Amino acid sequence: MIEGLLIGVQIFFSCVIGLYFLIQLRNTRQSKTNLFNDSQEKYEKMQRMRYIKLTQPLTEKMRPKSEEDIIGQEDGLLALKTALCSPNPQHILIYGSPGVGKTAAARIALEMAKKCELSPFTSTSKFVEIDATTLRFDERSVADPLMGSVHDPIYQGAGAYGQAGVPQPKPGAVTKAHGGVLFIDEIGELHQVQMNKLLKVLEDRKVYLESAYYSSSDEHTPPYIHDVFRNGLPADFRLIGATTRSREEIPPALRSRCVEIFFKDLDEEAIMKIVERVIDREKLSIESDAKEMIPDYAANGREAVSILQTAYNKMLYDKQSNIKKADIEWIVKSGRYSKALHKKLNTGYYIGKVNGLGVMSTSAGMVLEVQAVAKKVASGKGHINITGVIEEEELTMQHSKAKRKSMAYSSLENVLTLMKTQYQIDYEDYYIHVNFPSGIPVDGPSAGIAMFSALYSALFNEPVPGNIAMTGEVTIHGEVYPVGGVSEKILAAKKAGAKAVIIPKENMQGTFAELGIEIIPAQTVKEVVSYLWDIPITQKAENILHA
Ligand SMILES: Nc1ncnc2c1ncn2[C@@H]1O[C@H](COP(=O)(O)OP(=O)(O)OP(=O)(O)O)[C@@H](O)[C@H]1O
Repeated sequence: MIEGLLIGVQIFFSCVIGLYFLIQLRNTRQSKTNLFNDSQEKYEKMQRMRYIKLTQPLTEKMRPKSEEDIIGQEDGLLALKTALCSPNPQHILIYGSPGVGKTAAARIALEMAKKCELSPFTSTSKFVEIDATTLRFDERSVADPLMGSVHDPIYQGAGAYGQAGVPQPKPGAVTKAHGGVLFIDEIGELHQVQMNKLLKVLEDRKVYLESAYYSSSDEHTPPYIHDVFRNGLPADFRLIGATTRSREEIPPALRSRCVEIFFKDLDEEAIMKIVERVIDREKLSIESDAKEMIPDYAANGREAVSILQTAYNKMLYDKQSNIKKADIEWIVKSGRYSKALHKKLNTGYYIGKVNGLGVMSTSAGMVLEVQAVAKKVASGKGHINITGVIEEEELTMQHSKAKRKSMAYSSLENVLTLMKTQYQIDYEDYYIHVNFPSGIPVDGPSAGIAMFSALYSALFNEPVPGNIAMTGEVTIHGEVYPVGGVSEKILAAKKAGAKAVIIPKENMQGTFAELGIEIIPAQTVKEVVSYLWDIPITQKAENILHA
C-alpha cells in the first residue's frame, strides 16, 4: 500500500518536472522565433534604407584627391610629406584654422608615403580618423573608442564569451590604425587622462587592456584572449593630430614627440583658386561678378565650397541657368557671412598711428593698428588710458593658477618708464590714451615698439609713414627684445602692402631676404626712432642703453 503511494508520488513529481521542462522548451522556442521575426523585420527595413541614396554633396565631391588639389599650403604639405615619406616617419601636429585643408592634406600625404620606397607604409596602411571632441571620457573604460575596451562578462549578457565568463577585448582606433596613420582632429580637446594614455601607447606601440575577470591560469580562456592580455594589442601607427588651438595650449609632452606643422589661413587668391577649381570640375555656370564676391566672404576653403553649393541649389530652385551676383548676396545675407578684413596699408603719414604686427591663435600673422593721443594737462593731473587690450590674464601652472596684469598692459608701463627716463616726458603731466582698434583683444609683449612709436609720434608731433609695420618687445632700458612668429608677421605686413618691417635684431634670419620686403633689424628704441624720424643716435643715449 505504502509502496503504491510512493510510486504515485514519484509519478506525480516526474510529471510536474516533465511539464516544467516542456514549458521551458516552448518558451525558449517562442523567444527564439520572436527574436528571429524581430531581427528579420529590422533586416528588411535596413535593406530598404540601403536603396535610398541622396546624391553626394559638393563639399564631399570636392574633397582634394591629389597634391595639386591642395591650394595655398605648399609649405605645410611639403613638411607633411617629408615627415611621412621617410624610413622613420614622425608623429605630426598640424596647427591651423578650421577648413584650410589639414585633414585633406594629411590623407593625401599618407597616400604619397605609401608610394614612397623609403617609407614603411604599404598599400594596406589605413588612415583612421577620429574626432577628439566626440570622444567621451569614460572613467571605467567600459567603452573607449580611442584606446579600446574590455567587455566584461557582467556587461555583455549571454554572449559566448560572457557565458564562459571570459572578458572580451574590443580594439580601439589606436589598434585599427596599426601600420598606418591615426588622425585625431581637434587633438587639443582630448581629455587629460586620454592624452596620457595616448602618450603611453606612442611609447609602447601597443595598448594594454585590463580586466578583473581575466585570469592568466584559466584553461578555458581562448589563446587569443591570453595573448591580448599578456602582450597587449598592437598599436604601431603614426599619429597626426590637427588642432585649431595655439601651440602654447597643447601639452608640451605631446609637442615634444611630434614634428609641428603650421597651415596658413587662406588668402583671397587661394580661395579664388578653390572656387575656380569647383566651377571647373562641376561645370558650373556663374557670372564673373558673382564669382569675385566669394573670396570676400569665405573665410576658408570649406566655406567657399559651401557658398558655391548653396548658390548652385538656389540656381536650380529658381530654374535659372547660371549663378548670379544676387544669389551670392542672398547667401551672404541669409548665412550671416561677414566680409573678410583684408587690411591694406596707406602710403600717407600719420600722427599717433602705427602698424603693429600680431599672430592669431591659428599662427597666421596680422597687421594690428596702434593709436595714441597725448595732451599736456596741468602738472600732476595726467591720466593714462589703454583700450583694446586684455587687461588681466590667468596663468595655469603645474599645481596652481595665478593672475597677472596682461603683457600688453605691462608693455605700456615699460614705454611710459622709457619716456620718463630717456625722453624726459613726465606722463603725470599728460592725458595719454593708447588704443588697439578692430575689436580683437590684444595681448603679449610684441606690440611694445609699435606702442612706443605711436606714443612718441603723439608726444613729439612726429608723423609716422603708414606703409611701415613693426614688432618687438620693449624693455624699461629701451632695448628691443625678440618676439615669436616673426616670419608670419612679415608675410602679413607684405600682404597688406608694407614697404618695410622693423623687427628685433635677434630675430633676424638670412631667409628673410627672400621674402621680398625691406627688413630693418633694431636692437634699441633709439634705432627705431632713428629709422622713422632720422634722428642720429647719440653716444650718450648708447651709454644709457648699455649701462
Ligand atoms: N587648402 C585647400 N585646398 C583645396 N581645398 C580646400 C583647402 N582647404 C579646404 N578645402 C576645402 O574644404 C574642405 C574641408 O577641408 P578640410 O577638412 O581638409 O579642412 P580642415 O583644415 O581639416 O578643417 P577642420 O579643422 O574643420 O577639420 C575640403 O574638402 C576642400 O573641399
